[in-house]
Amino acid sequence: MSEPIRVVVTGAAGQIAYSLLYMIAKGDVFGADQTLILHLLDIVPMAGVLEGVVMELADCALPLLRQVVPTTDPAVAFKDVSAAFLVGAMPRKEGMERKDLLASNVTIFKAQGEALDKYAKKDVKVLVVGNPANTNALVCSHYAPSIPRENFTAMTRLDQNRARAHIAVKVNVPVDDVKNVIIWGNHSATQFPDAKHATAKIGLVEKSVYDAINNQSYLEEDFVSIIQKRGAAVIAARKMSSAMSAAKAASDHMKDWWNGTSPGNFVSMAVVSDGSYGVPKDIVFSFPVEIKNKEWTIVQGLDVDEFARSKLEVTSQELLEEKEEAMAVCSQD
Ligand SMILES: NC(=O)C1=CN([C@@H]2O[C@H](COP(=O)(O)OP(=O)(O)OC[C@H]3O[C@@H](n4cnc5c(N)ncnc54)[C@H](O)[C@@H]3O)[C@@H](O)[C@H]2O)C=CC1
Ligand SMILES: O=C([O-])CC(=O)C(=O)O
Repeated sequence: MSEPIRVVVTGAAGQIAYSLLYMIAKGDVFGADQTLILHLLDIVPMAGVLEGVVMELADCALPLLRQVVPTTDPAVAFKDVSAAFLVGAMPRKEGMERKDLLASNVTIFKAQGEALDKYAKKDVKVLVVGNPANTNALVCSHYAPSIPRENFTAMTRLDQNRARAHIAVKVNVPVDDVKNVIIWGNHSATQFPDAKHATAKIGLVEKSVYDAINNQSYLEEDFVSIIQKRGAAVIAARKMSSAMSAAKAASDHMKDWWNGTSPGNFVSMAVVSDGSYGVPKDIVFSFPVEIKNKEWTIVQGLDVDEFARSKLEVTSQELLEEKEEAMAVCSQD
């Protein structure tokens, strides 16, 4: 067993954390040999609920979990952490877009960027889940200048998982036999779920998903729109936003970042754009990435046709607008 690492989950008394904490604490993310000290941050009115979460974690009797530190103080929460799951933020309700949360949520990520900068390890890996996730991650990184920008990411893995699961049903194979579906852009209704480079193992043969489904208009219209609106569909049904699937996606994202991707497989992560694929620089944009030695690189050289290019432009434009609004909100804070 290795020395314990410190991992913080914010919004630890909330819905997503309720599933995520168990996944982390039982070794799904950092591995079966990695012991953990879990830091749980929430706000003062939730301190009592947090105590209940601490009791339940103890009652799970998990061998990897060496200590739990519940707190409402960011200085304690972010101290010496190697990984940060920034979940704590207001969720949207029916009828809202995620960017409607910007004014209320973005200042949380300014404050937490500043706290990460002061207290966290300099190689901390930060995953922003709280919405609007891409822009919150950009803000967080902006206020943590001593931590490399590459260490700030936002979650589009839930969209990827949704897209992959949708295609698996469509071509009637287990989800594991579908790979390389891409989510480009913002975790919002402008995201571009792209099956152009995806393959599915059908029988023993790896086939392009476009060939297997053989219905271009389906893949460029219905499929795109279903995945773009899946979060809203869950809210309409549950009256609360996705939580179990969001926790699973957060676990998948960090697990791949920590352990790497397997050869020939890429995953989607929202990262600070370096201008790849003509995307504007300095917005947090979801790209296909490969990961080695805990470092991601954007997959280069994929064919982006005119249709895809127009989708990338729409989602880039939205992110530029969100960035402008977020920086204005933060400068008044
Ligand atoms: N990126 C993605 O794919 C997804 C993102 N989300 C987003 O994740 C966020 C959390 O969702 P839920 O867990 O369902 O919400 P929730 O309302 O159940 O839990 C949020 C928790 O965050 C806490 N919190 C608020 N401000 C905080 C602060 N400054 N520091 C620490 N904790 C704070 C709240 O007290 C609450 O306990 C929402 O913004 C939601 O929209 C949800 C699903 C998927
Ligand atoms: O839709 C929401 O507001 C929650 C979320 O981000 C998702 O489920 O993808």
